[in-house]
Amino acid sequence: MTRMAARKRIALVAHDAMKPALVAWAARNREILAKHDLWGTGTTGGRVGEGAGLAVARLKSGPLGGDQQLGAMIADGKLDILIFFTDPLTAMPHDVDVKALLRISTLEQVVVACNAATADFVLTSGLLDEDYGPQADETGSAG
Ligand SMILES: O=C(CO)COP(=O)(O)O
Repeated sequence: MTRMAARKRIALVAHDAMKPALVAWAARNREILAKHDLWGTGTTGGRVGEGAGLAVARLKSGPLGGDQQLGAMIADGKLDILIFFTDPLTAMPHDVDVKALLRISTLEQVVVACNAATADFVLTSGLLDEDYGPQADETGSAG
């Protein structure tokens, strides 16, 4: 497990009901987020780009493969942080994709925040400023 560099690769994703909350969160933290490389699923990326004035590289829409694209990035070690405002009150047709994304994030020691409280904690943790990362014996991997 390699330690993360100072410039982080951050994915921003929100289910429809949570998109206004994510846009508001991103706008409030625009200055910090602008110093990092931002990715987003299609619709979320567009909304955050317009609403928060941030440059977000857009993948496919989540239900159309965007969650899986993020999962592939994580499997390839290309993402450090996943800010994913999930909707806890609505069933999703692509629930399997959501679960797969959260599962590979867990496996690969990606920092995940599923609500604004945790996302705030991540941003104020020092993680974005320092060379931070779990040690090999903390990852649970056999090798
Ligand atoms: O559905 C999503 C995540 O599961 C988000 O996708 P969109 O950003 O394209 O709406």
